[in-house]
Amino acid sequence: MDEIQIASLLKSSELFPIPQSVKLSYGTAGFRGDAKLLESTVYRVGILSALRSLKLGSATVGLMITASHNKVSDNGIKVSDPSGGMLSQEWEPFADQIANASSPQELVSLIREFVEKEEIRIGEKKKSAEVWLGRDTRPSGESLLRAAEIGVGSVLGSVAIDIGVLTTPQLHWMVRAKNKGLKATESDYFENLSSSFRCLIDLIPSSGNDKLEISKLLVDGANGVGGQKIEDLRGSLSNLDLEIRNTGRDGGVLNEGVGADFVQKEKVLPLGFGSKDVGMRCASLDGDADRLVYFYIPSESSDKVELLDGDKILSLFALFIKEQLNILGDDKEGKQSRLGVVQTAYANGASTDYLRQLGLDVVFAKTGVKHLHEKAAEFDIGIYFEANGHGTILFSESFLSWLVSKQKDLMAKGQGGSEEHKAVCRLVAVCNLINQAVGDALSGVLLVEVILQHMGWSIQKWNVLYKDLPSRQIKVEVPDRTAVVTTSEETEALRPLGIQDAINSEINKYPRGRAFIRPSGTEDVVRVYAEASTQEAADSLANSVAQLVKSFLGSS
Ligand SMILES: CC(=O)N[C@H]1[C@@H](OP(=O)(O)O)O[C@H](CO)[C@@H](O)[C@@H]1O
Ligand SMILES: [Mg+2]
Repeated sequence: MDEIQIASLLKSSELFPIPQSVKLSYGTAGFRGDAKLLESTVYRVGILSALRSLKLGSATVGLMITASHNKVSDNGIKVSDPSGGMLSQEWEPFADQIANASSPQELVSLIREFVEKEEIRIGEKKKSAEVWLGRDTRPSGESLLRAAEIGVGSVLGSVAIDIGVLTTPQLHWMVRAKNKGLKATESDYFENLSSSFRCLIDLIPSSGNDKLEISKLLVDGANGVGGQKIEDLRGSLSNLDLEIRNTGRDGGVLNEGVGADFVQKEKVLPLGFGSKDVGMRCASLDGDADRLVYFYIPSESSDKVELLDGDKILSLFALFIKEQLNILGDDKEGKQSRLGVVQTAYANGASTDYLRQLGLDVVFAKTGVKHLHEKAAEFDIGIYFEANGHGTILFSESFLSWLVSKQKDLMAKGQGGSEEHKAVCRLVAVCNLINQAVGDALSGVLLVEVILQHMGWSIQKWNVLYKDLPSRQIKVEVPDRTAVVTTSEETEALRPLGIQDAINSEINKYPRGRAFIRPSGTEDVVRVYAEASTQEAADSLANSVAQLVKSFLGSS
């Protein structure tokens, strides 16, 4: 790094002093916290993303300013790698180091060391970094975006491009498309969704089509960017009747009593929904629209919902994909195509049993989509979902090219209208529709809707694929959540010493009892998860484990 570069970093970093007493970690999904304290972090991640672009031959990197399901006064920042996936975990320690550097001098010396170690060449005329910046609808987004721009701009020869208010998955999709040399604007994204949705609709067997009249889907947009974008998309969709509520345009507050995280964790109606909606098919998006859950209201007398979470969406997708693969038979070079599913410890035990009964390969990953994505990518078709509704379906490059050549072969042999050809076309359309970069509530809604139409199923029919084991999640505020250290599967606590034995003896009191604790990577809490054969038992097990957490760690 030359003198001019050092001076540029020192000068810009003076603008963003780090607030006292913030200790940040890149966490499950980027940096998050009170928006008022984040300018220096966002500025520094701007620098990191420019370096990431330079390291990868000037490929476009994405920066998303969002705190997803957190309260509106929070914000956050996450990096999209050029592949459209999450920032490589190898760079996370550097992200942590620079976010916490206490002075401009320390910051610059950390950057200098890193740049030398990674052999990143800054300021070469032919190579400039390019970073695309997106943000959700939070009021703090605009000023944080300016901080990111200054960060990017302080790495010589780097360009920051503001691409506006977007959902997180839109940004990831656009970054991936750009680096693949494909059309990569927001309207290309919408066009891709509507055309592949249309294609799947056209491939619905006519008998299936008649079984279900197209009933209205009610969408809870979490008062965030997802509600607004799905409104934009609606015009280009046929065969789908959408009513969108909680768009944020009608005075509601982002994520307050609304949205996928609220509905999934509390299992109660979001604001804006009520007894008039009993029995209707409803979907809820989270604050940055990378999560999706479905629900319906079983009766007028209560505010409880029947939840169809990420596990149930995963099961629906797996069933549909498996049906298409069965039509194709075993002819991929004589081998069965490898279809696998990935879940986390939060997956409902009944869903895992169901998926295994379907004969699927079920593997487990740590919480956080970066972990699930990695495992899903090992299959020909890998479906991953967190119970909270974040997930997608990945098609390997080799499997996709096999499908495309099969499609051509069948056409050439005059078998264009065959069942086999239709199954291949459906799989190719699913691959186009469903976001290959990250979980995406918009593409997820479209795929659920077309599969329900294909099967001729109502939401109630879908819900009885299996019955969830009753479960309960609790957040416990403690003085220091990092005092909880878990095994790599996150199902057992290694620290504080003795807590796991105490948890085990609680679990043993309940038939089908299962419980675990882990520190959240996105909120300052320890999470407790419990499952048991009745709701009362699950609640009671969760409460006793929460009490244990408080007594071992103290309450804050
Ligand atoms: C139990 C739970 O829902 N955890 C969520 C939550 O992470 P935590 O590390 O548990 O706070 O936010 C992550 C990002 O959205 C998501 O990937 C994850 O599944
Ligand atoms: Mg989210």
